[in-house]
Parts: sequence; C-alpha cells; structure tokens
Amino acid sequence: MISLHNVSKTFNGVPVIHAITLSIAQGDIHGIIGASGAGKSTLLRIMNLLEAPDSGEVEVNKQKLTAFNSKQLRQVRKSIGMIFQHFNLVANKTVYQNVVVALELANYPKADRRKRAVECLQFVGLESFMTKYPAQLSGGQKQRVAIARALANHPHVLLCDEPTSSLDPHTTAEILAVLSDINKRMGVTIVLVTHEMDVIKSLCNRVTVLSDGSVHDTVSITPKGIQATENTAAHLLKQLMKDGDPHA
Ligand SMILES: Nc1ncnc2c1ncn2[C@@H]1O[C@H](COP(=O)(O)OP(=O)(O)OP(=O)(O)O)[C@@H](O)[C@H]1O
Repeated sequence: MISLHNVSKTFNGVPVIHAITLSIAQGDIHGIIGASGAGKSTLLRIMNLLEAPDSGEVEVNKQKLTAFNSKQLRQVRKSIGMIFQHFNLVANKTVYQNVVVALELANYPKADRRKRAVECLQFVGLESFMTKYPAQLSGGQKQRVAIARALANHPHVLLCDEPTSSLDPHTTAEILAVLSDINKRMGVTIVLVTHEMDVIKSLCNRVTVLSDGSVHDTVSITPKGIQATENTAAHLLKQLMKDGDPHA
C-alpha cells in the first residue's frame, strides 16, 4: 500500500533521512517510533510528499507520488488523510465548518457535502457539537474533529503524527479506540508516529524503529508481544521497552 524506496532527505546540508526502504501493507496499523530528532515526522510527511525527498521513490496505492506534478499530488492527497499532535483546526470556524472545508477543497459534490460532514462527525461521536468552535472543545474532542476532517474524503490511508502526545491517558485510550475502529470498519491503513511505546503496543500490528534517520528494524506486534528479531532484540527492547519511553 505504501512503499518507500531508497528515500533520502537533507535539511540545510544536514542529512535527516538516509536511504530508507520501507513497505507498509494494506490494512496495517504501522507505528514509527524513535528518539526525538530521529526523523519520524519527516518520514511521515514524505509519505504524502508534504516533504519532497531529495532522492528515492514514494508509492501509495500503486501510484508513484514522486513522479507526480503538484496538480496530481493535490488529487492523490484526497485519499491520504492526516492528523497532527496539535490538531490544526481553524479557530474561527465551527466544528462542522472545519470538516466541510476539507470537502470544499477537494471539490466533493456540493449536494452531498453536508451529509458527508455529518456522517464523519457522527462516526467520531461529535454530531451534537457541530456549532461549537475549537476553543469550546477539550483536547480529545479537537482531535476527534481533526479525525472527522481527515476521513471526509474517504481516504485509503491515514497518517498520524503524534496524535495523542498532548492528551491525558484516558483521552489517549479513547482516540486510539477511534483509530482502531477506523482501521477495522473502514479498512483504512494507518501509519502512526509516536514516541510512546504504550501507544505502539495497544494499537499497532507492525512497528518500525527509526534511529538517526535510518530504519533500525521493522517488526510485528502480536497479542503475545513484540516479535523482536535478533537485530532488534538488544536495541529495541533496551531502548524502547525500558520505562516505555524512548526519550527516557
Ligand atoms: N523543515 C525543516 N527544516 C530544517 N530542519 C528540519 C525541518 N524539519 C525537520 N528538521 C530537522 O530534521 C530532524 C528530524 O526532525 P523530525 O521532526 O523528523 O524528527 P522526529 O523524530 O519527528 O522528532 P520529535 O520526536 O522531536 O518530533 C531534526 O533535527 C529537525 O530539526
């Protein structure tokens, strides 16, 4: 579903992503974890070409994004939703307007926009908050609005950049349940960047460990735990399982 081939990125002469090759299967919930500055957000933004790699290829849903012009990219991004740590809602628009704007920008058929926006807000349990403004919502509610907006155009993929990092544990669990539901009920492939091992363990079925802009390893997570390979056993378990936080 998502395929990165030999992708590299440099900022101001400093290499941040080094020749990464990575495949994410359709229907997966794939975590990306690593220390601060490892390049997690940059890698995620490369997946929808919000950040263009200096070299390498990016393919999503069999479409080679790195060969697309800006018009084609705008088109393909309709099928790739994205949510962020700080929600990125428009402060002077209502909950409903924040969702419907995604449909307007994507030229969604005018007559169907209201129905679709309401449908998405119902999915995240916020249909009774449609006339509220972001400032009147809790952090968890704001993230639900952002999720509804990201779902509006029926995406195949949802990219999540630290979606629960500014939320308390109870709200984190609620948002993770919504993401799990989206994956199960809508078949949306989810890629989630986080520095919280607990988030990976409770939601993801695969995880890539990023270290200094390189993939250290990609491993499966089953109900029995992380299926660490020899390569990860030492590093992953020591670095990440300790205190459940790679920043520790
Ligand atoms: N637009 C940019 N311009 C210049 N440098 C950047 C830019 N974006 C990221 N960087 C640098 O690239 C490196 C990787 O950043 P990135 O945000 O991808 O890491 P991260 O693993 O997501 O970190 P964190 O967990 O702290 O968010 C950092 O050193 C960062 O300062």
